[in-house]
Amino acid sequence: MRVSVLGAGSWGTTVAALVCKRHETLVWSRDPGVAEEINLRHRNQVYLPGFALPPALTATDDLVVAAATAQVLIMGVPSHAFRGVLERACDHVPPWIPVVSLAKGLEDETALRMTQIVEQVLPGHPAAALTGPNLAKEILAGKAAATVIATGDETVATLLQEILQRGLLRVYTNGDVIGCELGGALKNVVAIAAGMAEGLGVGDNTRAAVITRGLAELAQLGQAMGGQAATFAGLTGLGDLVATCLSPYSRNRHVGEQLGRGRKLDDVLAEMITTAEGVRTTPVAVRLGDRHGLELPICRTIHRVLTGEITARDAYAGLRHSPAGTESGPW
Ligand SMILES: NC(=O)c1ccc[n+]([C@@H]2O[C@H](COP(=O)([O-])OP(=O)(O)OC[C@H]3O[C@@H](n4cnc5c(N)ncnc54)[C@H](O)[C@@H]3O)[C@@H](O)[C@H]2O)c1
Ligand SMILES: O=P(O)(O)OC[C@H](O)CO
Repeated sequence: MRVSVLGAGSWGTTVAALVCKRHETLVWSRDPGVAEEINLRHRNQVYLPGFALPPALTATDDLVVAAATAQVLIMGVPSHAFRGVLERACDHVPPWIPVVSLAKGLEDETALRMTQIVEQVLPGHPAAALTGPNLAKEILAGKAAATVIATGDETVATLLQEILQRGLLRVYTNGDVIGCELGGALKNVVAIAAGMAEGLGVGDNTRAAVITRGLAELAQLGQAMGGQAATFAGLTGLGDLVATCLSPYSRNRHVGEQLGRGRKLDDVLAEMITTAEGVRTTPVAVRLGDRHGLELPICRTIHRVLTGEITARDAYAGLRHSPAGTESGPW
């Protein structure tokens, strides 16, 4: 198979590096310098400093070439760039080939999931999402991990499972595309909350409370939007939530941690080269909560911190004043 990955950031490059071991793989970067570095030095120092990439991995800065030669198209750009890049590529994409989203976010204006954007821009193409507890640097280092291909098409699921399964990465399939994509997007908001707790210097009890109540929020919103309850207890829900909330590699947790230390959001983002999807997903989650009549206290509190209405310290102090109610469990 010829596989093209659009987006040569941390995760796009990592997935391309896995796939190229058995399939001809071309990764597209909008930055010619990144493409050249991958081709000539087998490195991507901006996004994956210190890692060697397989010499079999090739790169281009020509979007048309990457789109036109693909038999499987993998979208590795963040959610805010997803529609734009796909629209630029769409006239060159061969008919009916599967399109896989790596992005864990929701479209700002529409609140659409990435596979819904694929269905709009490339109708008739099978759409899938790859999501789960997958920190790029750990996967590239070959550490054991599990991930999920979410698609409603079983034949495509099996094909993608074969393409992506490498070494110690176990690729499961899941037909609940809504639940899997929403888990991946919403856990980033909770990871900001967990990072904030970290920055404020709280303990393991706090971490556990944020993760568990965060899971309740993403399961409530996810089910209201059509996801299945069991999905939120799986790799793409609880699994990714735990990995992202606890890992020092997580960009979302990093943003939260810096806010917890009293820094301003703009300053934190200005010094980051890579993407923290949760910053854009938070207002979308709040809008979706309004639409579905859900309280979502963690998402709403994070939103108030991100907009500068309250500080991270205020957010945690506010726990004193909000009634806990009855724990009905995430489901
Ligand atoms: N890094 C991880 O560990 C990881 C793991 C799983 C999922 N993801 C998800 O994958 C997606 C991509 O994340 P990443 O970590 O690779 O991000 P990144 O910030 O490392 O890289 C983003 C890539 O997209 C490109 N890009 C950004 N805006 C663009 C635009 N408008 N047009 C063209 N290209 C553009 C950048 O040049 C870069 O190559 C995110 O949704 C993220 O949540 C990341
Ligand atoms: O670095 P983050 O916070 O974008 O998280 C990366 C992955 O989504 C973890 O599964």
